[in-house]
Amino acid sequence: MTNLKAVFDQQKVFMPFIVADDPDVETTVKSIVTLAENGADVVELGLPFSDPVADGPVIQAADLRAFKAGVKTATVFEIVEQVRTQTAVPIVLLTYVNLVYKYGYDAFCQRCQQLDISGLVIPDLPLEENAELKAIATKHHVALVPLIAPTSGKRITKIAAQATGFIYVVSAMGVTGQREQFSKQLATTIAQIRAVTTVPVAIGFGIHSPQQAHELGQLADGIIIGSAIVKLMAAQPVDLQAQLANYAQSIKQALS
Ligand SMILES: O=P(O)(O)OC[C@@H](O)[C@@H](O)c1c[nH]c2ccccc12
Repeated sequence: MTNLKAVFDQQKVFMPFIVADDPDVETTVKSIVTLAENGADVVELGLPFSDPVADGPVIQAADLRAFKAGVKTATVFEIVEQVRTQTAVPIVLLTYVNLVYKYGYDAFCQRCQQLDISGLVIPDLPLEENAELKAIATKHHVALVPLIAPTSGKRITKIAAQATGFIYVVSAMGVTGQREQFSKQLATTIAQIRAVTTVPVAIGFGIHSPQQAHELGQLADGIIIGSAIVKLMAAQPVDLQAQLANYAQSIKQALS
């Protein structure tokens, strides 16, 4: 299994996010490979969900395209299976907990292990409720990546202290999507995390420009970009792969 910490130790990590089966399996597979070949150090792959409370309009629209294509959890694993014939890029899945529960915690984590999926990011699974899944994920060497917001307050140290893989620092409250400003509190939050763990920290929510990637990359060990990339996919241009390649290169360059 790919060790996420080792990936973060080697470089400032650029982690693009796309939605599985948006708009079809072939495009998702191709796009992951393109991103991996053009600077993505880890790819975050989203499982489309019917009630994505933390997702903004761009990602919700991508979920709808995937549902139109008939996406199921099994489709997501099929996509990764195809990707694995072409690249060993580290992959984490972004999913709401209900999808994992329905598939079966053990079956889900076992499939992740088989496909070298390094971690799970589950925005609606609070620390207080993660014990059962965490034990099963750990058994299969899959990291359960916690999310921390600047508003997490006193819970920051508690969440950080038990983190594995990396810590997803949400740059702001609200839903995913592009933002122009980032809170000054981010630096404080990251300092609080650093005080209790050496687990790497990645910032996501709102990042879209190389300049932002550069600035936030100074604060953290990596950055995550979703909506800006999903927006490129939404337009379905004929040269999508070239556009993804250019964008990924520009972000990776700004980070290093
Ligand atoms: O789209 P943005 O603002 O670039 O943020 C990343 C984000 O899309 C991705 O990590 C993500 C997609 N869905 C989520 C739900 C919760 C937390 C994070 C996410």
